[in-house]
Amino acid sequence: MASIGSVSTIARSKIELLPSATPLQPRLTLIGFQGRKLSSCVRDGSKLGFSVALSGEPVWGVSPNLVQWRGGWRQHWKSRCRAVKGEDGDQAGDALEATMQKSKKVLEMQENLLQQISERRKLVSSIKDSIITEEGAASYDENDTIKNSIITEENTASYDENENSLSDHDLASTGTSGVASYEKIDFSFSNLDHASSSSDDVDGAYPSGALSKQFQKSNYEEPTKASSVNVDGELDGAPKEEDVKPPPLAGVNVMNIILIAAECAPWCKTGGLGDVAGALPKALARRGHRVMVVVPRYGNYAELNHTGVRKTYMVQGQVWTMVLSFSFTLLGYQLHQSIEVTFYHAYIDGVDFIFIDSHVFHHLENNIYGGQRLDILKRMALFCKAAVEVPWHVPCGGVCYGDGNLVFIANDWHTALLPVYLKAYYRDQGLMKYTRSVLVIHNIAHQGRGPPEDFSYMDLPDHYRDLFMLYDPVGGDHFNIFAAGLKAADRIVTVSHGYAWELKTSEGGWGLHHTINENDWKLRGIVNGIDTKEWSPQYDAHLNSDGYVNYSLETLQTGKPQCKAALQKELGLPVRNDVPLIGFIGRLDNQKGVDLIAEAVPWMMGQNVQLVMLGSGRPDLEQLLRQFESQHSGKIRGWVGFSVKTAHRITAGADILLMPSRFEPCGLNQLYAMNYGTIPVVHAVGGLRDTVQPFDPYNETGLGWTFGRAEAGNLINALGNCLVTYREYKKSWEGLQRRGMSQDLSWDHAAQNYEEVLVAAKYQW
Ligand SMILES: Nc1ncnc2c1ncn2[C@@H]1O[C@H](COP(=O)(O)OP(=O)(O)O[C@H]2O[C@H](CO)[C@@H](O)[C@H](O)[C@H]2O)[C@@H](O)[C@H]1O
Repeated sequence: MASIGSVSTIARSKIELLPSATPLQPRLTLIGFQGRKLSSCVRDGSKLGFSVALSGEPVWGVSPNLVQWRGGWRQHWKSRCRAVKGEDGDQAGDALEATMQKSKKVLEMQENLLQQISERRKLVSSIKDSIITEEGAASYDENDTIKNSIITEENTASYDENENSLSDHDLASTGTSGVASYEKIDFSFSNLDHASSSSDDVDGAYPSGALSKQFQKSNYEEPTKASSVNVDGELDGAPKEEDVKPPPLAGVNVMNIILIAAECAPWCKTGGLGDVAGALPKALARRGHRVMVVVPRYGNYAELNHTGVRKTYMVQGQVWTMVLSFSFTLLGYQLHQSIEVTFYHAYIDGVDFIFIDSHVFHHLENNIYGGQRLDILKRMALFCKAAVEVPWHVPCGGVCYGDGNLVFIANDWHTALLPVYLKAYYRDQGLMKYTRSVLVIHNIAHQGRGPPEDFSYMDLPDHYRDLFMLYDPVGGDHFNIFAAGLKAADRIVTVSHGYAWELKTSEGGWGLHHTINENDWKLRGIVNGIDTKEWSPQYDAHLNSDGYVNYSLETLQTGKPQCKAALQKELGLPVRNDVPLIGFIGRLDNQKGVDLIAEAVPWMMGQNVQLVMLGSGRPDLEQLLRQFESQHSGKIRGWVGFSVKTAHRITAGADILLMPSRFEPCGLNQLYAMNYGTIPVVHAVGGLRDTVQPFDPYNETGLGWTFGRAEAGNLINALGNCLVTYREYKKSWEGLQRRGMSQDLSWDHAAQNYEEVLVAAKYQW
């Protein structure tokens, strides 16, 4: 027998000798140490949990960290037991089985305990609520709290219903939703001008020259570490483990999952895709799956360790054409470039993050989709070729994932080649027989289009050409990577039900609607969740300095106004609690409807409001933001650049978030806003329609305001209703905030839905 500590060290050194591409089961029988058998599940050579068989006697070691892996490892143990049982006799197998049962019981007891603790906490906080109410400290009465929790339950129920009925999503019928429901309230826009002090007051309060000089510090900031003292005097930093109720485990569905994406927060992010790649895998890991994220290494990220694995992949180089003058023959030559990639690893929150390093990804940290079209194409081809082999070559915690019981989740066109390579290079050759792929559509507007000749860069057999070819009424015959990925993937997911419906229409499919319709049988809409650790007003690391504070449902009435004042101060705007502060955050392109805001700005400026816009992208739209600020310096701030910190602070400090997107597959900012008690005003389209139920003043239900057509007049109408409520119906406003904050927007629900899709893919032939 050996002690747990010493064996883990031995295991680490021996594991490196393993043949990396061997599938899981055979590899376990290959491990040996000084003539003894050593079978191990060692993560980073340390403490997770492992079985050791010395002189044929199996011994189990379990460390506290194992709890994080729960179902995943339990499942893995079971199969390990079976393997050991077969080799060492039934007796040893029985002993293992018994030990396994015991640890199972311990885990169950622990889960029960956690459940009880979280219920106690809820009880304590509800008692706290009622004490505050009695004292009159909060203007919100107990009945409202109860009513809200009922409303929240109702919302959840109807939301689930939506999931099952895509046919309900008739976009044509969205025309007046949200606006019509407001008939009862007596108001007129002309009154709004006089609702508070005059706009001149606002302008005059701060010299325009001060503007946002201090605000415009840098255009890219690294996320800071969470640790602060909150208003209750408790140490903040991250949600306490016991506050987080663990989701149900995947049980028999447990599998190996590899998500690949071109960006991943917090390391590299240009938009919502980065957020999803950073958060969904953690939720899947919490269900017990073994989960990996594969992403290019654009910069020197501190957390990473070199795995020592190096591989070389061929990528098609330049096509050289040569005209031979004497025969007029045109010859084409393909240059094959062989590019070396290396692999870096980090293990965070139960997820293996693998970063693929190559010179082609360097110097792109702040411009990850930059460069010539062909350069991007070749970068993504290299990335996908390397990513598909990661489960063979890159050991995580000493053990490769292997290709059995494995599903890849590819995201958007950048990684749509992975399902194609999986099929063409491996499955067609009888390899990776039990590996499947799911392709997620975050935005169909970007497809990896090019002329038909681009196929030559794909390095695929000629009979794959048709998969990429598409006829487009505007561009004619062309090459389309997204189309090929959608056809080759075993399942397709998109990020809301509304968008799943829109994708099938000629307006929403961006030329791929036929492809989507043909593959409708494998398409499913799953609404994104949010990372409740990163985007929670209670734990937000960006709210613990410069006058900002963390706040929760209990401290909303004091915390949020404090954040608003801090934001106004930071932006150089008049610090006025009575003036509604409207926010916009997003990529500046046609999708986000910045032009609609531009049309509405003159009206807004007559409403005694403040407006802050954060974004980067199209130069003309960036210029527009600057112009707004210089024309209305006392009321508008236009931050051009990418600042995660400012995005968090706007979400916390603003009263209202504008999202007039022309199309929006899901949208995350409205979800973040609701979680921070900031009220969304959105165009009822795609995921915005799915997630923002319009406010109904008769029944005091709903979460924000929606408008049915992407037109400035409709935006003005909805925002006008919103402003009236803000100013004149304080209680309704607070109800909206509390309902938004009380929702369960976490990834856990979405992860369960993803799991269903992954299981369906797994059994797909
Ligand atoms: N200038 C800036 N500075 C700092 N942060 C900024 C920023 N501009 C944007 N962001 C951040 O980027 C993210 C944007 O996410 P969205 O989902 O709203 O849009 P995006 O169109 O990028 O994502 C696509 O993918 C996601 C994920 O599936 C879908 O929700 C969405 O509808 C689809 O268009 C948010 O976290 C936001 O705070």
